[in-house]
Amino acid sequence: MTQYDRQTKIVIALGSNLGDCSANLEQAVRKMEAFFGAPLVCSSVYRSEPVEVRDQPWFLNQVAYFETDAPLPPLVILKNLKAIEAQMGRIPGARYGPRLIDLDLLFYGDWVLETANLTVPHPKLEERSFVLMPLVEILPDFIHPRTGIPLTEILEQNRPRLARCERMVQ
Ligand SMILES: Nc1ncnc2c1ncn2[C@@H]1O[C@H](COP(=O)(O)OP(=O)(O)OP(=O)(O)O)[C@@H](O)[C@H]1O
Ligand SMILES: Nc1nc2c(c(=O)[nH]1)N=C(CO)CN2
Repeated sequence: MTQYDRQTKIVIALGSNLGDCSANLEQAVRKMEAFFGAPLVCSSVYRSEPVEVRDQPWFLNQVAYFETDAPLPPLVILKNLKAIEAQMGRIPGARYGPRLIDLDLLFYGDWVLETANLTVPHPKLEERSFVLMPLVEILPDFIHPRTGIPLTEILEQNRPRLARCERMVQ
């Protein structure tokens, strides 16, 4: 399947730097599978240096996606990602600060949209090694719908400026 088939790829970024981060990622994947009613294709887990707010624990990050020919509207998906974060016990805290679980919508097929509560593709993905590296692992041929640049090329272009991020051996 390519991104231009009738199937829509819904791509989500996961992050955690509080509590048992590995278990938090696993639990979030299970909850999303139950909610979306579809198995997720998951990247490896990556250990990454904190960005934006640098004085906080390192993160575990991962990317996951599923394909559907009947996608829920993007704002419904966002609402449910936020509901899963809350169910798992995420307490609202500082922007970019430590969190039990963070679920961001990276891509909604080839849609480009900007509303008050949702920007897709995620506006920061090009500058985040902890998103680009797992993305390239599982979707190397995906083309960024706003810029038309393949993810592999975005990673290579930005690599010199990216924070440290390493794939964990599983
Ligand atoms: N693509 C997106 N995915 C998730 N949230 C988004 C997206 N675009 C806009 N938002 C908005 O961002 C708000 C803040 O989300 P969140 O608390 O996860 O921010 P953050 O993790 O601190 O920062 P960032 O989203 O840059 O990683 C959400 O409530 C949501 O309305
Ligand atoms: N390495 C890393 N740094 C971050 C992350 C994250 O998931 N990984 N999330 C943030 C809040 O959006 C801020 N900084």
